[in-house]
Amino acid sequence: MTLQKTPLRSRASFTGPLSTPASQGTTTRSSYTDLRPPSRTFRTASPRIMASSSGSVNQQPRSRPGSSLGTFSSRPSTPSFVRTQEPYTGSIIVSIRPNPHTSNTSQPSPWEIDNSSNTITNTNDLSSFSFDNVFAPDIRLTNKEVYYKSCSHIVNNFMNNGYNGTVFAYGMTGSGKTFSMKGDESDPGFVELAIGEIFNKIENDNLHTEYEVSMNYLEIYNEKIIDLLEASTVQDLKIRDDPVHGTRIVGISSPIIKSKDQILELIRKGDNNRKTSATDFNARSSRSHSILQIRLTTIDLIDKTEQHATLSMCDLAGSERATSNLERRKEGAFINKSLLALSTVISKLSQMSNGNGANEHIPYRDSKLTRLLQPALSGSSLISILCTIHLGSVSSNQQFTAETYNTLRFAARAKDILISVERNTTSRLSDGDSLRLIEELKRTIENQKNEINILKLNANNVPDFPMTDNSRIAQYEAEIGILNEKLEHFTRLTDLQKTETVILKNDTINDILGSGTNGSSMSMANFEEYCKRVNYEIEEYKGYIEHLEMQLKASYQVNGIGRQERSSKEMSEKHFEAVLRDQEEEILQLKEMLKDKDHIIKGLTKTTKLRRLADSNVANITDGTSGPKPIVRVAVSPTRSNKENEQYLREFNISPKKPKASIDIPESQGIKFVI
Ligand SMILES: Nc1ncnc2c1ncn2[C@@H]1O[C@H](COP(=O)(O)OP(=O)(O)OP(=O)(O)O)[C@@H](O)[C@H]1O
Repeated sequence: MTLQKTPLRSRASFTGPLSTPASQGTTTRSSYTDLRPPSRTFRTASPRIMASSSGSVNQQPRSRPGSSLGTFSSRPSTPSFVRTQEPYTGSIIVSIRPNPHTSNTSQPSPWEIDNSSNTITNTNDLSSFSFDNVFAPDIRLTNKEVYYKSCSHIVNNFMNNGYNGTVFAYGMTGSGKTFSMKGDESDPGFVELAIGEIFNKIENDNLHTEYEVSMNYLEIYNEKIIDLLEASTVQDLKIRDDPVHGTRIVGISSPIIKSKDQILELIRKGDNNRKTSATDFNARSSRSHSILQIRLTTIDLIDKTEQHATLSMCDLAGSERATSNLERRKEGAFINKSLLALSTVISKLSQMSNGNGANEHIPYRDSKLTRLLQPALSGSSLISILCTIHLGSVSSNQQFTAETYNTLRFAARAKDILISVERNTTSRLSDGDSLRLIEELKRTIENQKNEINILKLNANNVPDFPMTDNSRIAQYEAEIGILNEKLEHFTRLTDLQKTETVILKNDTINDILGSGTNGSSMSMANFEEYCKRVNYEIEEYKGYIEHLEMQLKASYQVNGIGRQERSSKEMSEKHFEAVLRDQEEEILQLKEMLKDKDHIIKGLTKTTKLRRLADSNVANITDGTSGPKPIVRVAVSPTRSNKENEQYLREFNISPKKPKASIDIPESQGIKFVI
């Protein structure tokens, strides 16, 4: 299956009428162009509504000083996704959430929030920003409320319609990114809320749909990719292009998830491995970007189709100015560099969406973060960005104001990006897949039956201590062994008795019966009774053995023993394919390098020839005895296709320093020759 990637479209390309707006309670628009802000202008001076940290509002008349900063007025709150049919077209959902702890109620803040119009305005220069959501700095505002307004829509489309979704939290250190993404026990964050929705859907869906969930959890720390589920070893995993998911991390663990509890447990484990330290603004600051990816395969058993979708949830590290601690400074440099790369990518995408720089290079490869987010940012995913800010007070740390400005500018640019996202295609299951699926379903049914049996058995016979799977298997095997022996013994016994009966019947019994003695009929009756009992016992043992065998099978299946051979073959095939793909990619890269080197060698050969030519010319020009020798300066310019060639730039200087004439070689030869 291939992921449909749609390039970002410029604003100008959306002129047709659209049908219905996104299901977010937004107003209907007649054309896409209506979604754009009227213009990037100052707001006129008007009575402001100022949000206090408690969420209450004050009316404050203000006059508008002239300020160049006012040009950062962003797109007004608009429906972020306008659904035609397909693809989803619109903008990124951008929401602003202030940390209620850093807005001082007793002192006025340099920022005013107008909840009704989702606008935040700087009271000094009146520059104003509008977004999909601007939340009040209210301590009572729960993550759930923020989640439902800003990202539940994306999770729904991921689950129900096969769209990829990306949610990330961006903002200064200590502004509330981790709080929003992870939350706490009393107020679960976006990650837990999204997982809750996903498993709720899976558990309550119809019988005709099968789901397979897997996940991976990584952090980018000092530009190294680390698997948070396998953090015992220091790693720097590699990113590769992937035809299905856009990018993939080579060697990252991707466990199959069976329940909500399992995934939450794994995330907790990953969180414990994440790098955190105290900074000037946060006692437990995340020093890395964390990315959780949940992959969902939805199998329609009736249509025999499957569809893949990925939900990525990123808690970015916070930007921070220089600190005195050397280690924090180093981390901070990496964090700021990658955030700058993200900001540059967002800015270029925003320019493109505004019709500028249509073919401009987007530097996704400037950081691991942008490289990983590349598929999402280049149009394969619905996106929601939560920007967290510190409102501060007029007299508080000036850094708050500067950083809040930076975050709002970033948010405004992100809001300007137009995206057109196709849902992932559904692919037909092959006959082999269907058979595999049927087998899996049969196994699931059998497992469930066995589980029921075990539960029934355990209800009557509760063990004193919990048994491990292995000890249970060993016990069942031993019991089966004993019972088989008993069964054999009884079978032999019955056979013997049957033979005796036949003999008796044939020779003596008739005589005995015929003689009519009481003793004979008594012994016959006893004998028959005995046979019946033995047969009954044999049936009982057979039943019990069957039951134990089923339990054994179930244990094998739970432990994957029965499937080991097949799955290890599949795994080795998959592994082999992945290694092959990696090697092919490396071969391609090496070929590219070889090509570049070929260019350079060609260029240098030509240069040498020209230099010889120049030398002989110079010899003719000068009197050949005492005059100054000319400079021969040759530069091999980088080929346009690959900037990495810059390292091969060469200059040859032959004294004296001053150039006298120049010969230009066509650029295609990659050489400029100056004499
Ligand atoms: N909306 C909020 N409501 C209540 N408490 C909050 C809120 N936002 C942040 N906090 C509190 O502020 C502190 C810092 O928040 P958090 O750790 O989430 O910041 P951060 O942006 O992730 O910082 P860093 O980038 O340094 O990791 C925490 O103690 C958190 O509980």
